[in-house]
Amino acid sequence: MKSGIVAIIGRPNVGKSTLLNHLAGEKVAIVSPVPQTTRHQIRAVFNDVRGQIVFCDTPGLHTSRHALDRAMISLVNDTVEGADVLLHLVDVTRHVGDEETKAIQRLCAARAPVVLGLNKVDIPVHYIPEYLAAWENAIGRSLNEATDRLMPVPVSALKGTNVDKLVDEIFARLPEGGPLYPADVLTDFPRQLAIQDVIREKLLLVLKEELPFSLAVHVEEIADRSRRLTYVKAAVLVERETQKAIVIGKGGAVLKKAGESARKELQQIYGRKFFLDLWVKCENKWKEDKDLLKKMGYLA
Ligand SMILES: Nc1nc2c(ncn2[C@@H]2O[C@H](COP(=O)(O)OP(=O)(O)OP(=O)(O)O)[C@@H](O)[C@H]2O)c(=O)[nH]1
Repeated sequence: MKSGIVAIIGRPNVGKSTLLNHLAGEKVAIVSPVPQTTRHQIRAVFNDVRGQIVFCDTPGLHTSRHALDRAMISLVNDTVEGADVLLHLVDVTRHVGDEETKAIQRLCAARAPVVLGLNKVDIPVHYIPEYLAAWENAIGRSLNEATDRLMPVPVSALKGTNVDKLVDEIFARLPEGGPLYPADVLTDFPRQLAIQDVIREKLLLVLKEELPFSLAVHVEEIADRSRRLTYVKAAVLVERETQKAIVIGKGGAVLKKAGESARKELQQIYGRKFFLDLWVKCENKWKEDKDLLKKMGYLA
């Protein structure tokens, strides 16, 4: 089995979402844009008999004039350095440009091998030779001799052409190893974590930061009941019986308010309706329960 982190690097509009959506289905969980607490911004987890690919996002590679840009660059650097394979996705219907040249230089300096996804080849006018030349120039040797560093794959994420080849080339470059995310909760694990984060955040907002360290949310069940409705059962864990009353609120007011605003946000993120079944549970040792911590994504 193989497994690893694949950092996707690409300008806006190159087709990242289209590519990941094409991989979607039973094998992959597409992740919401909710800010994640983990080091990597996981976008999708792909599984098949060969192993597991964890696709991570990188924010755009901007110029470093502003502090925010610098912070973004450092995030990109972290993701790039932590990745096993770099997926440089480009839109071949656009010329290479300054931003892309910078990205190539940055990626060239990284240690991980690069798979170059030359996307949108279904459009007849394209600049594939420009991209190959830019990479060849950066590497300083011919691409035929540099397949250990760079593997170009022409694809159409929209039509699905050659996407399987892209995945093959990624697997070929991943290290041996078991899945990074547990097999039983695999496909829905990232979505579970995202939903947990939203519910927890809304509860803390209503509670005005009361109990932040005693409270956790464990999503126990997610079921897509129809094309439009997702059912979520989640336990709100507290450490003491007395805290239960605080979280529930007078006549259930706190839970209701937090649940409503979580429902609205989830609806916005996923574009579907949510039914949240929230209940409060006293688990006085939840912080020491390794199985539970794993299930909630706090422990690997
Ligand atoms: N013709 C063609 N169009 C594509 C292809 N891949 C993506 N597109 C189109 O390009 C546009 C941008 O695609 P997205 O998948 O949203 O791009 P993205 O990289 O996720 O964009 P950001 O979310 O802004 O980073 C959409 O209109 C897609 O339909 C492709 O292979 N061929």
